[in-house]
Amino acid sequence: MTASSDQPTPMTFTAAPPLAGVITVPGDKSISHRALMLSALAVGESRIEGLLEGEDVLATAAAMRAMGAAIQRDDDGIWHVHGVGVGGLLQPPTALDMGNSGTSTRLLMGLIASHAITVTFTGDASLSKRPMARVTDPLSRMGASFAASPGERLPLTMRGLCPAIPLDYRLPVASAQVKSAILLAGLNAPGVTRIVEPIPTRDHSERMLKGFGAELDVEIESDGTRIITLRGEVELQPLSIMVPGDPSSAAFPMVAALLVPGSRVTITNVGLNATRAGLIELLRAMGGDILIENPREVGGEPVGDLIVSASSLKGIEPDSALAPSMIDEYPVAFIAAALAEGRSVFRGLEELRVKESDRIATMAEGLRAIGVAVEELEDGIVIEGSGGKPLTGGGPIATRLDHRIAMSFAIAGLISANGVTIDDMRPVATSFPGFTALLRALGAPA
Ligand SMILES: O=C(O)C1=C[C@@H](OP(=O)(O)O)[C@@H](O)[C@H](O)C1
Ligand SMILES: C=C(OP(=O)(O)O)C(=O)O
Repeated sequence: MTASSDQPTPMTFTAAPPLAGVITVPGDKSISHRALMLSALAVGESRIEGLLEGEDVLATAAAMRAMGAAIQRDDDGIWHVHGVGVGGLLQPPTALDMGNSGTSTRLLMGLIASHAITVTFTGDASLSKRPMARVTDPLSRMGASFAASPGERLPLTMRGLCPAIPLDYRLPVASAQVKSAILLAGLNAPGVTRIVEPIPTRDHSERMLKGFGAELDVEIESDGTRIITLRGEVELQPLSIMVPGDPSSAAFPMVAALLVPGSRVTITNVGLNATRAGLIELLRAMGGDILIENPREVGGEPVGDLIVSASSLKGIEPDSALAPSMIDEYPVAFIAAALAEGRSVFRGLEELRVKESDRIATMAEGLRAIGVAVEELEDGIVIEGSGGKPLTGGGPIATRLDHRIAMSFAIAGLISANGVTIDDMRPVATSFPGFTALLRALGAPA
């Protein structure tokens, strides 16, 4: 699999013997983006260990360099960032190519909104379909102006305002990207930016902003609503950051180990932030044997080792309140449901329709192609499980430039009679370089 190939790279995954071994997964994508962005705004040199070197994060690194930060990677894999100071971003000489990455695009729009610079964003065919109004609306209120393609999509050119207008905003959608974009804009706005978050989402931005010395406060109301306040124009101090393994990547070997009979796999150093740990809760409720060992804190984030043993899973109707804490894990959770005993009903997942692909439609189409009975709902999916019987298999599965779809169906192939062919594995390089090699290391015939 080469990320640079300009031709689709199909691959077939076939039935695996029991999976076994001790593995680590690459660094957390969300934390890696934020580590680069905040280091690039600090005064002095920050050091980042365990940065995810996937295409999405490299797009963020290239963008921060283009706006003035000095970013280098040592031979030992440690990244060093010399920041420009809050408010110090420079006008990039050319358009910023965000590739496939929604997080890079939306968070950088926030950063740029409070700088008097003009920036054009471009992206691949998938990113160019994704809605940006969710960030351009609040950032417009802070003074930024936008000229977007129809439907408020990329390519898009924005002009930031300095000084920006601090915002008091209630999030209309449960999105950490929107929350983070506003916080990043607020860093260089005078006064206090306040965000009301009725449904909690991943809180890496809040944790890391505090680590860099920002004046940020989170109040939690009795109904769980979070009120986040940030004082702008405060200098950020450089930091040494350890990025934990990405729970969204760990999800794939975790589900594989549960589904392939006789497996036992240990995944070390996995981020276990409660705002990200919904899949573990869901799989345990389905009967999955997942132990957490060595719980500890690394760089302001909870981390642990997972020991996952093959289990007979039962179908489930999970509470949609789980959604933000496992939003990127639904595709692989649907594979678990396809092998469980009985029916699973997933609802409240309309956000899945605006990811790298429409993940409800793409998963429904792919599941049908490999012999699973599904019903697509407006906001979710109904899946009839096989009760552990291997799936028929088939393909090629249309992944639609969506890494999570490619990896989910690769896992399905490991428990299939005829194998599952993925039409294009290239998108996997956005978030999980080494995915196939890691399955092979566990004994899969990938
Ligand atoms: O803030 C982040 O790093 C992310 C937030 C989520 O998106 P939304 O904010 O759109 O839910 C998630 O799907 C994405 O992979 C990463
Ligand atoms: C939705 C995802 O990423 P992004 O929004 O950054 O493209 C993802 O990684 O599943």
